[in-house]
Amino acid sequence: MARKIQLTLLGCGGVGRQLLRHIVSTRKLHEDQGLRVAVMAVVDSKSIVLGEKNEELDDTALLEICLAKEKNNQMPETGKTFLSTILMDDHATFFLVYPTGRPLVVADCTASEKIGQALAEIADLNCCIVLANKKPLTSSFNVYDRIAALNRRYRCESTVGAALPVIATLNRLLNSGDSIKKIVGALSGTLGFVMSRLEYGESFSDIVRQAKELGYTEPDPRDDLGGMDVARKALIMARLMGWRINLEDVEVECLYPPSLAPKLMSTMQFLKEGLAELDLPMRNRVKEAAARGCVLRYVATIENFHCKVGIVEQPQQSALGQLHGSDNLVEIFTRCYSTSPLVIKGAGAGNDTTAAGVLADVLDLQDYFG
Ligand SMILES: NC(=O)C1=CN([C@@H]2O[C@H](COP(=O)(O)OP(=O)(O)OC[C@H]3O[C@@H](n4cnc5c(N)ncnc54)[C@H](OP(=O)(O)O)[C@@H]3O)[C@@H](O)[C@H]2O)C=CC1
Ligand SMILES: N[C@@H](CC=O)C(=O)O
Repeated sequence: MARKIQLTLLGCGGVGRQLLRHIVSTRKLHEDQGLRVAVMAVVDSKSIVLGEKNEELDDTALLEICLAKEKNNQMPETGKTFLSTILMDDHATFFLVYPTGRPLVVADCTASEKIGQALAEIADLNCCIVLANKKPLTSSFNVYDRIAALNRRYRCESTVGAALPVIATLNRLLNSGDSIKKIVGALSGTLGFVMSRLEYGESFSDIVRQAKELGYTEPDPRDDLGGMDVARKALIMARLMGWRINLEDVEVECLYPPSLAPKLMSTMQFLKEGLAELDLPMRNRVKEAAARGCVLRYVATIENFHCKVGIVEQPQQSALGQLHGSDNLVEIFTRCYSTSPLVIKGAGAGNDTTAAGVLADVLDLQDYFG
């Protein structure tokens, strides 16, 4: 009899759908390990789909959900469907979390700010939580502390570096008593892709649109270009180290002017019209750096209870200067790694990689399931 990990998925966009596909395609692998990931519910911003009679959703239903969401962004007529506006309601949260009264992992693959409160309630019920969404861990301490109190019952590897083992590495260092002096890193797949492509003379606006197509950007790419997505990653690491700081405390360089802000234009309008305004200034910045033998990289520095994120000129031959595509690079300086830092490098964005990171986190929780 396989050990069943019951899972409720919040968010059925690029990452959520890829997670469902990974779950279906790894059935045999997990069966050989005596495991089964049982998807009990899939939730988007409008609806909740549950299996009939509180059974898990079978693979046909999961693939049907992926296809229907991809095609017309609607949940299909499968299982039982409810309106998910009730998600914020306590009773509904309970119902969603305990459809069968057994332990459950709730995976947050939304990009929602609001969902933090519901997750805090879910954490109070002592469920396991896996996050790709950075917002619940970077909002108020009321929400953060309740999730963090789950300790080993929550995982958030994909919030920083997609599937790179950044959080796991930090936890190992912290738990073994090493002291972290400084973290420096290129933490954005989107901005890594954009900055390295700029070196080939392509226009900023074209590259950002490609990054969106490739699934690297946030739903609104201004979250990436404004530096907030990187600021959140830096804050997640800082809070993991025990720093009681907030998003407002992070020093952020925004790459677009206030006239292109979300409150003044929609994402669509920004991509179609606003973005091109940044082509010339970015081209000039790249040229000026090149004249000094440097390239541009969007870098996060976490040191002395302060986080800073922004463009830094890097020598072309440096480790950061050599980064290409969506690759992230994280250098961790500690007591044990003082002169030569511990380095983590690799693809840092994309639905496939991110969803694989979420699935690995879910499987890591298997010991909580009898
Ligand atoms: N792509 C990447 O490389 C990486 C992404 N991430 C994170 O993964 C998360 C998901 O990204 P992505 O898949 O690209 O985002 P999408 O915009 O493609 O999908 C988001 C999904 O969340 C759903 N949603 C929004 N609000 C709610 C809510 N209140 N309750 C339930 N569902 C809700 C949306 O519903 P609807 O479909 O109805 O609109 C949608 O299905 C983000 O937080 C992102 O930062 C993390 C690391 C890397
Ligand atoms: N938009 C993010 C996705 C992962 O967090 C990025 O570009 O790194």
